[in-house]
Amino acid sequence: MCGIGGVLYKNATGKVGADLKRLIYGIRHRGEDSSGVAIFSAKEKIGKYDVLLINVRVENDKAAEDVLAIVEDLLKKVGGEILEARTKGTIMSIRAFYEGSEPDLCYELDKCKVQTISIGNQLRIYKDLGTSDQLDEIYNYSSVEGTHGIGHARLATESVVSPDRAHPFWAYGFSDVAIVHNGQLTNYWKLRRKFERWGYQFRTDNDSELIAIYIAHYLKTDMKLQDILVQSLEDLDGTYTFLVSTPTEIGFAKDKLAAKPLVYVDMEDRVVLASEEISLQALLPDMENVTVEEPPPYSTGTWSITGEHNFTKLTYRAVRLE
Ligand SMILES: NC(=O)CC[C@H](N)C(=O)O
Repeated sequence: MCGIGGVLYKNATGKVGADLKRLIYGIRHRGEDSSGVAIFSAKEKIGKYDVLLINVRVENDKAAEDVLAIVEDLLKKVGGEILEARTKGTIMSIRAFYEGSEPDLCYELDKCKVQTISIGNQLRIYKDLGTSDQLDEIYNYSSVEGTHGIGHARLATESVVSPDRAHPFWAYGFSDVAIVHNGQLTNYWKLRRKFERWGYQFRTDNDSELIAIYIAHYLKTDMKLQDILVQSLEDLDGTYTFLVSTPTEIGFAKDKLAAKPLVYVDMEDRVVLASEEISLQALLPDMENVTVEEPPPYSTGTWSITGEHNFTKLTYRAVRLE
């Protein structure tokens, strides 16, 4: 199974962390192996610099000191600096100045055996073993405000249970792109080999990570998110519904078999999406006054933080073998 959820506030900042906690708690029955959230907030600027948010994994207090020294050293070499570092559970959240290439920073951290969970000017990912409420007890992500975000409750299918294989998946090396996925990609290894030939690096053997890399790659070519999602329905084989989040949008793609559910409500102040209505009920007190929509099979949609909505329904024609 697996449960996915997302929330996007229109032209406003809202209680994204608290919303995601309730949404994902509402679908915890779809997977209790691990859980996670990706929260996007507005860019923080100090003078002319954008503050970079880096979340890395640390295993204990000693490791935290070592990891901090490594990051500090790497940033110094390129004229960057750490503004703040806080550790909760096994995640260190760093705010930094850094003008260099983000993939290069990740690869350097990798060489020093530091696992990056997310990098971006707007994105922070918190993910770990257990349910969304257990995750919140450690990371207190429910206090984080933002513009939009996505969350996940995992029942592992394609790879073992571990904190780094929990969702959301960040497109390794690329800032501010995250996905959550319910389903299986049957052409994962074939596509992964293609992306590796193009120079992309994967950090896990979880099929969902491919979706993040796929989207980051096409965003780099200046394609619109909605067009990438439409194209993904052709390129990704298997059964899936996934949500993606960029600095300005949330999108979904639902394959032609539509075995993985998705519902949403599009309200005046925000859009809320989830695998099941029971999850929406966990968040929205007044379900009587909202219209729950269900995207049809083989469709995609996006919502932007400025209120635009796009929707595409593809037509599937089965090939007849004569
Ligand atoms: N149950 C699911 O939908 C699993 C999603 C993904 N294949 C994973 O293993 O993380």
